[in-house]
Amino acid sequence: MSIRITHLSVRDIRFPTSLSLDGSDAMNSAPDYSASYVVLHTDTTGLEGHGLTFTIGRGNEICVAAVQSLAPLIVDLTLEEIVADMGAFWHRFTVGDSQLRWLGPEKGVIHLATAAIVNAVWDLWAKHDGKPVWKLLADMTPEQLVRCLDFSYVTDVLTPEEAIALLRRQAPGKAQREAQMLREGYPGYTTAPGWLGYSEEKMRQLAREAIEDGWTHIKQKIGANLEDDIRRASILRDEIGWERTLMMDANQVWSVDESVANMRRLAEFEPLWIEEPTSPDDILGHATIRQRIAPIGVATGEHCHNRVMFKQMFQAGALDFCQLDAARLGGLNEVLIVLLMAAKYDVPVCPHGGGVGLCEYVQNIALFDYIAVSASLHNRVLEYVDHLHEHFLDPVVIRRGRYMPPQRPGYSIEMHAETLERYQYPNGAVWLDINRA
Ligand SMILES: C[C@H](O)[C@@H](O)[C@@H](O)[C@H](O)C(=O)O
Ligand SMILES: [Mg+2]
Repeated sequence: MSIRITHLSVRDIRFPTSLSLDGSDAMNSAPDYSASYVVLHTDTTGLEGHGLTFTIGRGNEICVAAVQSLAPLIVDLTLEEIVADMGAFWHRFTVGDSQLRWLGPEKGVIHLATAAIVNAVWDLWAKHDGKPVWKLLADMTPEQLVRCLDFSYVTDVLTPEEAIALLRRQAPGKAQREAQMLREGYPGYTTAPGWLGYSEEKMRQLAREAIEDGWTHIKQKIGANLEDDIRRASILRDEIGWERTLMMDANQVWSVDESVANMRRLAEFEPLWIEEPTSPDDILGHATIRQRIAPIGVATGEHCHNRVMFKQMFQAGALDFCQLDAARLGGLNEVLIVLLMAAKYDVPVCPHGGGVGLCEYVQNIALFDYIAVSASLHNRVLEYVDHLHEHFLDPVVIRRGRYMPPQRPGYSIEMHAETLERYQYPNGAVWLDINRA
């Protein structure tokens, strides 16, 4: 196999979700779900790697520019040399250009751009091997898997040897757990009724539909106004009853003390977790909140930018639920390190799905986590949002509130060519129409 990456193309794709307030929350009142969409072209006919990073509108153009700047780090490499030592490839990617590294390091736009490219490599590799990414990972030996990882800055809590031992411990039950997932799917939760911009009537209606569709866990957006939060929570409890589970997401709007005070008021609705109560960078703040509002759990991660931050979250006992993001971390390699650290600290991973393509990505991650790393479904639910799946070649399949494992080779992230034409910003037909109106 010698498959050379001949060039990289990147497009600014945006969906006008702000028009319907899909995806709205207390911090992001009108997001346009967007993607910096990467294609790795190769010298082999019919073989391409697709990847994206998620943004919510105007910032997408900056991310696209960052992808273009990083492209020289990958163009002309062969898939063979990348996968022979993917850990080294990833390391070079983050330190290989110190002028670009200065923009992070390993955080912000440059790391989001890294994720789009790195995930496109995984898509390419999985397509080449004829497997979905979860299966490509699940079929690796512990040694092969660990070779894909870069342990820099985390060896004080996780060494390659420990990672191998963790994976070996779960190896005996892998086949049985894989068969179980293919049969039953992975448990999910839905955010569909919970968006902050939706009217109470719409929220009620969507909550009813969610129950009919078999969802047992529902997330509510809160944080703009406490009295509204209380009223909406009581409507939701009214609809979903007390036997189903409610989660709450404040999207970073509070201080530490406000988080504690407000969650004490909302405790009567028995939320399983409060997500992103405060600044995503405030590790010790999360630990404080957690101590002061137990038994309500603290969840965060969609803005946790790298493995070093997660390491400290775990060390500080700041988290009950780790909500890593497939495109905020620097692609799948870094996600895998976080899965392993979470397993060591016994923190359940419930990846973030609220964005375009994130559900498609994270199903692969959650499946692999269960099959090979955590071997547990306890306190684990995978987020589902119900928008924009029709734009993917291999959209998520949900059955009675559970994610059914994708079968098509790749990272499940490739969009239809027509979507890429129509939603390209600013000259795709959809945006020309909006801007004309
Ligand atoms: C702007 C986005 O929709 C966020 O609200 C979303 O990612 C959210 O935090 C979530 O947990 O799904
Ligand atoms: Mg969230």
